[in-house]
Amino acid sequence: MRALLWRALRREPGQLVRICLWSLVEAAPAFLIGLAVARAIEDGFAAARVDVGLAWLAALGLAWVLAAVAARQIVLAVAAIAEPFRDDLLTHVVGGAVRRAAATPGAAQDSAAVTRVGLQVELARDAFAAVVTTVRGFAFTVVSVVLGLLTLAPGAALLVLPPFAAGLVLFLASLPLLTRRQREFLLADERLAEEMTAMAGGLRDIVACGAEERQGARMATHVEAQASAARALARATAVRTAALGVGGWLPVVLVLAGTPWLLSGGAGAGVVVGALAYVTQSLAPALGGLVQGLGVSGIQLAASLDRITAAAQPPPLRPTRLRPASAEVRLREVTFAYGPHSAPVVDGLSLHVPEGEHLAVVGPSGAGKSTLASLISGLLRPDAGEVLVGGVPADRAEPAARVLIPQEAYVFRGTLRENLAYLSTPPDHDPDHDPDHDPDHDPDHDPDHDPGDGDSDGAGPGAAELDAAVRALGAADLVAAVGGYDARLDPGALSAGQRQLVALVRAYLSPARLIILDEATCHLDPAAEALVEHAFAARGGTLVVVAHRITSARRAGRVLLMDGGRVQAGTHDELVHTSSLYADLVGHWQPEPVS
Ligand SMILES: Nc1ncnc2c1ncn2[C@@H]1O[C@H](COP(=O)(O)OP(=O)(O)OP(=O)(O)O)[C@@H](O)[C@H]1O
Repeated sequence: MRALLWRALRREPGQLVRICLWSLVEAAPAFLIGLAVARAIEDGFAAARVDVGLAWLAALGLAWVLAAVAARQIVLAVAAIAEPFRDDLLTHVVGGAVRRAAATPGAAQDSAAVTRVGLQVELARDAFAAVVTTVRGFAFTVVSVVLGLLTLAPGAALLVLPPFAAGLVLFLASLPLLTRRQREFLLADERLAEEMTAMAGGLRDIVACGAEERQGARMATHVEAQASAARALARATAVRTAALGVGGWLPVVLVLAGTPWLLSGGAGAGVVVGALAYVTQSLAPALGGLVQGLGVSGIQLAASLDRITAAAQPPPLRPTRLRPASAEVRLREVTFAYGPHSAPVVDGLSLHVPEGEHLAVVGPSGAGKSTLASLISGLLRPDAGEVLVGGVPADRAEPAARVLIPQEAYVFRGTLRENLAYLSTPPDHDPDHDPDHDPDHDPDHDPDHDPGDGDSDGAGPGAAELDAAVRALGAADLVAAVGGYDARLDPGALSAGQRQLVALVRAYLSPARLIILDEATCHLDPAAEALVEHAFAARGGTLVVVAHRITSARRAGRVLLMDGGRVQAGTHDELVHTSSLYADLVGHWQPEPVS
């Protein structure tokens, strides 16, 4: 991208020369202003020679007129450089889109993305032109003022130039921080907008899953991140204001304070006024222009070029999915934290769940049970250690190998049959398209999801299989209540327990050999929960249940007790005797008959 910038600047040497020559004309007032004002006062008005005073001012006025003509020529010459730069960028973007299309044959191409990047190209072109114009203007103005001041009175230059240089250095030193903060702000802003858009599109489903609170908390995190990025940017911008104060206004104070010294050196009052004119009319506006040009347009240019570079990259390769050899789960020294500075939720956990085992996970709220469920299902990746399902990393295991049912079960608008058959319809469903893996996902809006590809095309479970699953999980009343398999479901009209039953039958019918129920039966009554857990245990494969009731733990072959970093495993009877925490939990849970 830098190469494109340099190429744009070097490609038109004729235009560069034209810009330099016209810049000399444009900078003439910056050179003349102090001299003309000083001479007009001292040789003209103070010496009672009004004509001389007016002549100096007229010369200055003429210089302004010529500067205006020059400014127009400069805009044209800068445009002659910026337009080919825009063309280069567009070629880059379109080339990237073509490479992307070639790398993902058959995939739907996001033409809106190309349009968005096209907009970035226009922004980059405008920002490029603004940066060239301001940096050039600043350089010519400063050189002119330095020459003018030295001609007028070297003493005045001593008072003006050091603080001006200090302000300039302060601003340039703050630029990297400003750029970083601006970029972070833009990114936080974009992330918030993306989340908002996604949430608005999925509102119906969020309500249907009863996930309002969770989604609200998630949005609050993004809003806070954006607000904190805005605060950080505001703090960095304060340095910019300080730089303007030091470079643009401190010289005025020094000239005024140094007036006696200037006068004692032989300078007249006109020299003092001239020096002030240099500062207030040329230097301060030039510094302000540079701060604006680099601090806003420069950062905009950097941000747009970043986007364009990212858009022109070929898409990352999708990791290949691996087929687990079995439904055994193995965790080796697994550590996971939700943020780089957060305490680990899972800390050095090793665990082996052989194929066919029924494991219950218990522990106080916040102990990390759901986190463990997400690690085993591959939704989360460990920070250290490994989670293997049938010998392959859980996050790379093919989607059909396991099903995680969270507490908020997902039901989409479609027939009951389509809902039940969703995970058992070949070909392999993608985990990104798995409603039980992602409660926010809406298959209704999924281009790959065809609600008609259920049992009706013969690819899903047969009628007998469907009936058997419904009977095994005690969902016959639900089927009757909604009006049969071909009744269309309104997720909002189902109770939380009914939605859980739909998701459970769906998981039961899936080919997955590893089933993870994360409080997936919490809205069922104890008897219904017992029936479901017995059915899954009898189904074969591995069953991991994040327990909601003590009865769930009693039914399991083994219990994993989580308590922050500490973890203990054993049968229910063993843990009651060896763990006071487990005994406490058992005491807190409502005593219920063992089924
Ligand atoms: N997405 C997240 N971002 C940050 N922290 C999280 C996230 N999800 C969970 N946590 C935190 O991680 C810790 C463990 O949470 P987790 O949900 O795994 O516990 P849990 O044992 O399942 O709790 P509960 O029984 O209440 O569902 C908690 O302190 C929780 O606040």
